[in-house]
Amino acid sequence: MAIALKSACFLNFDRGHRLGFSSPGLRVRCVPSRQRVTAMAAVVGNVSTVGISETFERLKKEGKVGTCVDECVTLLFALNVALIPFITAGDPDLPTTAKALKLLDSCGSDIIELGVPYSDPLADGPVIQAAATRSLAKGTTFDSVILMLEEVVPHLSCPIALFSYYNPILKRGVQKFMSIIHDVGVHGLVVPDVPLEETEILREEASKHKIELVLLTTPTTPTSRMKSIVEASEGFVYLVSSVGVTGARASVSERVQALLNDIKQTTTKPVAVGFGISKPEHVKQVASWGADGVIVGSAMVKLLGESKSPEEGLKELQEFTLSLKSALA
Ligand SMILES: O=P(O)(O)OC[C@@H](O)[C@@H](O)c1c[nH]c2ccccc12
Repeated sequence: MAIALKSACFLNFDRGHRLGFSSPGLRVRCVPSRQRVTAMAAVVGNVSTVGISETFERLKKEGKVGTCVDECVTLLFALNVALIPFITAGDPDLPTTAKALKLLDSCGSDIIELGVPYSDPLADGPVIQAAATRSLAKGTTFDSVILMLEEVVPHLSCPIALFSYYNPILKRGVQKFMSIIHDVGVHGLVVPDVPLEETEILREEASKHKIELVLLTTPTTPTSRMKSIVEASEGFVYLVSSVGVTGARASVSERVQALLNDIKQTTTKPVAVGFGISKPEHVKQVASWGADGVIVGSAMVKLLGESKSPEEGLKELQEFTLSLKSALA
């Protein structure tokens, strides 16, 4: 219990959101994860999600507290590796996305990447491309995603990092875009197709609106450029594990270990690995190489968008998420 109390997430009263699983009407489908089931939450009742960086700091502290406080206590989870699912908003539909966000949160996700569907997702493989196509065909827009988030974010205890290609941001106007996502409670932003040289305006407006702009580095990024990306990245550094587009792989490239070491030589910022991670053994492997977070997208998107029904998809998503969490134990 001592650990549970110490591992309570930061209670941030200035945004006064009710904690998801204590809110009426929200059925917790999974066992709420460790950092959210605390006596403090029951007492306080109001807690808002903390940001991306703070989430990694909390995990790190939990990890330290867990290892030194009481050796005989078996920790349920490896307390310092963030599980970061990605799902496409509006696939199979926005109401199901709302339920999926709550489910992923209560199953112990530490950060959730939410993709805004786009017509030309050049960095995405067939699974996420198909999800974006289905979502757009259902009429999903940036505005309808924001309306959904307005309803859902107050029920979440883990932060949302919105995922958008650059074009929709430019069309809306960078400042307006950042203001809208901040006001709805989004903490992070990932824009995969903006080159470092063009991130100036994005970083400026993100900083003004307290949005953590996550930048990506890849296996083919030259060291000097990687260092600039790492320096500029907020929240965490996104290490793309393999060349090519998103999509589940049979295994995670062994190169990731060396790439992680190279990055960690240059920064103390958390590094999360994505691309191809789709099995519990992948999660375990990447965590053992020293990643601070693992990002799982296509495998989640496939379950949610290609199942027989939304309910079936949510059920499979729950089982899959819990299998990944237990791989971090
Ligand atoms: O789908 P994967 O292989 O699990 O990879 C994560 C990925 O889905 C998510 O982070 C993402 C979705 N679209 C992207 C485009 C570029 C980089 C990353 C992404």
